[in-house]
Formats: sequence, C-alpha cells, structure tokens
Amino acid sequence: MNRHVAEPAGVAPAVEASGVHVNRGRTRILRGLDFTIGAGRITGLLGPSGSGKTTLMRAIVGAQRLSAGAVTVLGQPAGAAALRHDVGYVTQSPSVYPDLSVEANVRYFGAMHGATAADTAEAIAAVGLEDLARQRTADLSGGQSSRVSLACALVSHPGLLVLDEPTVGLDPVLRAELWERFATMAASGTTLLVSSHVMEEASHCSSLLLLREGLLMASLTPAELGERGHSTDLEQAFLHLIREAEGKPSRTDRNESQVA
Ligand SMILES: Nc1ncnc2c1ncn2[C@@H]1O[C@H](COP(=O)(O)OP(=O)(O)OP(=O)(O)O)[C@@H](O)[C@H]1O
Repeated sequence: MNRHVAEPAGVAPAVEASGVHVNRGRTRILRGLDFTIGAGRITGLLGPSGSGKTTLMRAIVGAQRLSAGAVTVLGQPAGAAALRHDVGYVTQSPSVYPDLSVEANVRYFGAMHGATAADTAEAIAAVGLEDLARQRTADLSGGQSSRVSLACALVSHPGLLVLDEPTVGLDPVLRAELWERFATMAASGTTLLVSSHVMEEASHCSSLLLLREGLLMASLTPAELGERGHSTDLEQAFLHLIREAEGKPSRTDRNESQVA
C-alpha cells in the first residue's frame, strides 16, 4: 500500500516531512519518518504512549531540533519566523496565565496576532466557556483550563492547528462538540493535526498517521485502517496491525478502550 494518503490534485500538502530523526542522548525517539499532511483536513496522530507523538508535533511547530531530515510547513521550514501567525500549537498541559480571567487570557494571546474583540468572543464560545469568561483561570477545572488553552490558539485563526491530546479530561458531550468544531474549521480550510491515544477518535479524522516506537506504521484513512486491520473497530484494527508488525497472531477477544 502507498504510504501516503493521496492529495487532491493541485493542492500542496500543509506539512511535508522527510527522513525525520530525533535522538535524545542515545535514545532514538523518531526513527526516519516520511509523510505528508493534507491541507484543509483533520489528520489524526495516533499511537501508544511514548511512541513519539509529542516529539513529532514539536518538530512540526519548530520546537524540536531534528537529528536528521527536514520538515516543511505551509511551504516554509518548520519554525520559520514567517509561520508565527499561521501555526497554532496547544500542548498537553494548559499554558495559560492562572491569575488572569478566561477572557483576558484569550485577549492577550489574540493581541499578538491582531485579533479583535469579536475574535476573542468567538474563540471563547467555540470551546463552550462563555459563562466562565470572567472567571480566573486558576479557579477552573483541568478540562476547563485545557479549553482556555485551546481558545488561545483558536483566536488567531491559524492555517495549521496542532493539538496534543485536546480531548483528554473532557466529557463525551464536550468531546463531540469539539470534534464538530474541528470539522467545521477543516471545511473552511484550516489544517488540523490532532494527537490521541484513544482509537475511537480516529473515526473523526480524514487521515491517520499511526506511530509506534518512533516509526510510522502507516499513513492511511480510517476506512483503510479498518480494511488492513480486518475490523470495523479501529482499536482492534490498530492492534491487529501492531501484532502483524511484531509477527504475533492477532487476538480479537480484547476489549480495551485505549491502545496505551
Ligand atoms: N527530554 C527527554 N529526554 C529523553 N527522552 C525523552 C524526552 N522527552 C521524551 N522522551 C522520550 O521520548 C519518547 C517519546 O515521547 P513523546 O512524549 O513524544 O511520546 P508520546 O507518544 O507523545 O507519549 P504520550 O502519549 O504519553 O504523551 C518516550 O519514550 C519518552 O520517554
């Protein structure tokens, strides 16, 4: 199978990675990744805990030194100054000012990108925090703080939004609303790269990058994952691929909700 999900004719990929290696000390964390991420759609970055998802996201936003290889983002080298207003990154732990209100946080991050008051209000509404806009961020729950962090990235309307496990700690209703929001953003041209180790979330993505132990196991659509993994349950399909790669027989009697 082709390693890359086909791009629509004439549309340049948002991200191109070739031969990406990241070593930390003697540990080889990313081990020669080649892939593209299509523009204007949601790509899921999936893999067990420790497989290298955060390291790869850091490489894409230009926060990770590569040991070898190259990453190009929206036609520029990853981390280039010209990308400052075009790339949004939301880390796993919320990066907000605890002593400021939700609104003040979002306004502050928006100001760096020339965002308006309407942009601030829209970003807060997008993450469902209108009722808490005046609340100090320090007084919010973990899931609410994560949503403030997300609003701070949304406010500048980046062309590429990189989200590290954005749905962790959210209840099912909010999680569904966020995925709807992501779909709307993709439909209006935003490229989203969303990491998760919950395979059920893969079905919300149009393309998937499956990482395991620093290697790219596959770049494919959810439907292709189901076919290759012989299961409509994407969790089972991914486990099948992993066992196939390990040369072990596939077990179909497992019923975990996460791959990690
Ligand atoms: N600063 C560091 N020094 C050495 N090793 C590191 C460092 N940061 C991460 N690693 C190792 O790199 C590997 C990949 O880590 P990474 O955080 O990218 O994985 P991940 O897939 O995002 O995991 P999770 O889903 O648990 O967040 C892990 O084995 C981790 O222990």
